Amino acid sequence: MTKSIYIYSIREKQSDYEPSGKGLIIIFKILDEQDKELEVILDSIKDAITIVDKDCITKYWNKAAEKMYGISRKDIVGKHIREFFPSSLLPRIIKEEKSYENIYNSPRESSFNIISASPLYCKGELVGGLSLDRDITDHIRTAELLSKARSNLDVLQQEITAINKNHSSFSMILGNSSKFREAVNLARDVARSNINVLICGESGTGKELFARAIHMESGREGLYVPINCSAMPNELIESELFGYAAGAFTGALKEGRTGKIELAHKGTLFLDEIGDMPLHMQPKILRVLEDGEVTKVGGEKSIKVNIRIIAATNRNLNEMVEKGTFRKDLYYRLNSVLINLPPLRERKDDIPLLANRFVQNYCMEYGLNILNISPQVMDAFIQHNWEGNVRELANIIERMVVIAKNNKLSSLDVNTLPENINVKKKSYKDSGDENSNPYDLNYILANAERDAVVNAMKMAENNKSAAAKILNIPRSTLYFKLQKYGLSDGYI
Ligand SMILES: Nc1ncnc2c1ncn2[C@@H]1O[C@H](COP(=O)(O)OP(=O)(O)OP(=O)(O)O)[C@@H](O)[C@H]1O
Repeated sequence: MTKSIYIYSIREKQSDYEPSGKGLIIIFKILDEQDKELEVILDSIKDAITIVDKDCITKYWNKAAEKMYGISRKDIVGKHIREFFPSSLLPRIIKEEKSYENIYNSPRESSFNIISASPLYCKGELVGGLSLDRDITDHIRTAELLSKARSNLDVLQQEITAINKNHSSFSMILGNSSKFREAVNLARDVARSNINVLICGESGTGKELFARAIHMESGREGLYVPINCSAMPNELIESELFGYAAGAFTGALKEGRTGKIELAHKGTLFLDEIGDMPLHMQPKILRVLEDGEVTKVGGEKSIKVNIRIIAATNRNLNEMVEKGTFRKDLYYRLNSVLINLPPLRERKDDIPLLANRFVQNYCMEYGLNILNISPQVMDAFIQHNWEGNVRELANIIERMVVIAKNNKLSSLDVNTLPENINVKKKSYKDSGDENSNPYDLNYILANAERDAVVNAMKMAENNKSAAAKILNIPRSTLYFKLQKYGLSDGYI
């Protein structure tokens, strides 16, 4: 074992490890004597080992060297190293009597190694040189792959950032009805300014979605900081908004606290449910808007802030102003631009678009293939009043997707609907194909035909001959249609 230790320890002329030069003599002697044991050791080393004498004649060439350079031991041993490697380091280290470590080398195209070489001494006399070549081709390849992966990741990261940006902005807001588009266009128009915006609409109509989109589109470099005025106890709202100075009150944090207004510096402060802002707080907010300054509770210094306020409410602020429960001056200050969001029941045309998008989103979230909404269900959606607006629709669809998943259903049919959503009884849509498309012209015509038959039967007080006359069709045709639409059992 000591023999291999000698090989690695020979470095310098006066090496502490090899004071007598004994190891080197052993190496050369053994190599000359074809020592099998040492050969096994040297051959099991994964680095290429070359030993030359002081005339640069190759004395030893291990198996790893044969493999690395494709040159057999019998061909190289006994030859001058430069015959095979014109730029070999070994003649240089022998000439300079100097060690080199970790020299990067590319002996062939697409192969890379690191070479360390040292002169060898025996009893203080130069006798040759040894080089150790480590193949780093795999490392280089891995590094190249890693760097490629890293740059791919960078590209993906950029795409994700762009997608996220879009996702939080106006492209996330769905709806094509004219009233709704007007609101979107107004929001887009004012987004890039610093004008304060008041968004009014029932709960779940998308006020917060709009506020975020306006902030994202505004290009303001600061944060979007939301605060829900109705969720905050009266005693806390002031310190939440304005922050407090160190030791401002018992129980306060030692170091004080930054308020939301200060946090929103250069960004947007979203005051949700502004109608619930306590009256005593309203002049304080107004002062921030007018002076652009905020003073912490218990603090003395005022801090300059540049904030844009977007406020939202589902209450009638105008009425509140008249009743004196909301300050007029603050109302006018917030109301520079007023965006009214219509309730969902006033934009029923948007229901299929919203419903389909929510189904897609939740199917993806729950790892399902996209499920179809049956025409009957879509019909029920369109009939429903949606007191909770878009939020209610989204929640109901999530629930339906979960039911469909648990019951392995292939579509969102009436069985997945919650009880509070009414399905039209015995309509053609019920008896028709569940998978039919509500925009299919044949489907629409069939429904119109069914309605005409029902009306005629009502007008004729269920007298089929009279109804056939009203419809101007033969009696036999009327019988056929009554049967087709499931009306022959006296439903009318
Ligand atoms: N037009 C829309 N397109 C897509 N999603 C919408 C739309 N409107 C609302 N949503 C979604 O409905 C949910 C409720 O919206 P949001 O919280 O913005 O309503 P809100 O008016 O602020 O409600 P609240 O007054 O109760 O706070 C959210 O999940 C939102 O993403």
